[in-house]
Amino acid sequence: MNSLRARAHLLFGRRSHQSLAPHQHLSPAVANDLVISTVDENSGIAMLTMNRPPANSLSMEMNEAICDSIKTIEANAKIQSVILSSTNPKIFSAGLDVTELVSPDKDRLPRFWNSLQQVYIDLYGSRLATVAAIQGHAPAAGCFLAMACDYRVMSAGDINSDTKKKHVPTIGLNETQLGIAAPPWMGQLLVRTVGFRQAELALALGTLFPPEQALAVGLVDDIVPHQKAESGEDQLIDLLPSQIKDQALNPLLQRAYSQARIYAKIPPQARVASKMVTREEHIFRMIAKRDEDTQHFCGFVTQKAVQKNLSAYVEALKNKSAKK
Ligand SMILES: CCCC/C=C/CC(=O)SCCNC(=O)CCNC(=O)[C@H](O)C(C)(C)COP(=O)(O)OP(=O)(O)OC[C@H]1O[C@@H](n2cnc3c(N)ncnc32)[C@H](O)[C@@H]1OP(=O)(O)O
Repeated sequence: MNSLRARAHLLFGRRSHQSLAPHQHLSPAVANDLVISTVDENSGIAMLTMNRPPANSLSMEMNEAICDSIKTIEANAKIQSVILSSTNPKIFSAGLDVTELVSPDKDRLPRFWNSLQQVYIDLYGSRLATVAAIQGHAPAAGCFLAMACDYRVMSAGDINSDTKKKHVPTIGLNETQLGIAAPPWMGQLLVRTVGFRQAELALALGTLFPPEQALAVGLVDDIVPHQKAESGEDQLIDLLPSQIKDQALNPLLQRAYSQARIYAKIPPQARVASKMVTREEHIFRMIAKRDEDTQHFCGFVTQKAVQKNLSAYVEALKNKSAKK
């Protein structure tokens, strides 16, 4: 892709001329509702809600559904902002679906990786202003999804009213803890978000930050305490998919919505042009190395020692969940 075409792709996406009626809910990106998209043309705000139980982990189909949803929302010229959220109150996204990595099918593995690269290109390079509403855990590629957005709001956690146990979400690129390394373009996003030294430390140690620390290093832009709001933005209710309709007074979503509204009021040409100042070079660099990156990923994941680590990790995850 030459740079002019790539720039046009980034600035104007794959926009079609289809338009949706106000408050009309878009069709789910795929038949099994992995991602639910809703739009409100009056406010210019959309919501893209990840809905892949149990953990919103990123399988190839999930990645494709995210890209399809972004594409469909971008096609509506009246929409300027999108909130990326989750139907799971405790997990934003658990990152890559680790079962994709264990004993992988050799034809599917590169396609799976390409689908993740595409999420990076489509989300990081979107013409839309993107606000991540991080209600729960966001490890590894879950953190990547948030970093690819323009603004990150994170929940401070909550206390279970029955057990009185505190739930504190965490966010970070924890790959080294699994015996793997984040790909360069993902690691670089951390550098771009928190600065060189903090990223160097966090990448090596695989640090998962609780909300206050994430705010202190700049990994998130705002944290929101969990107390239910007394009243909220009426328009947010229209945007919420049925699965989380009861979340209209959720202060995290309220905060994400008000940020999305601030973005939606900025003249879009100026907002998009300024976004590309900081992002296009990074995206071009990744596109230029895309095949090399895929080969490196496939070669790395299929190594015997890496497979052994990953199998043990998946087993431990399953055992942990079974013991609950
Ligand atoms: C080789 C180069 C590639 C480099 C790039 C890597 C990027 C990545 O994203 S690697 C993936 C990293 N992800 C993780 O390490 C997260 C693993 N998950 C967790 O730490 C926890 O699940 C959680 C903190 C997200 C949530 O904890 P919680 O106690 O609420 O739930 P669990 O009981 O642990 O899990 C519930 C359920 O979800 C399944 N699951 C969790 N994470 C994943 C995942 N990443 N892929 C697939 N499945 C996952 C877990 O097995 C449970 O399922 P069952 O109830 O069906 O057993």
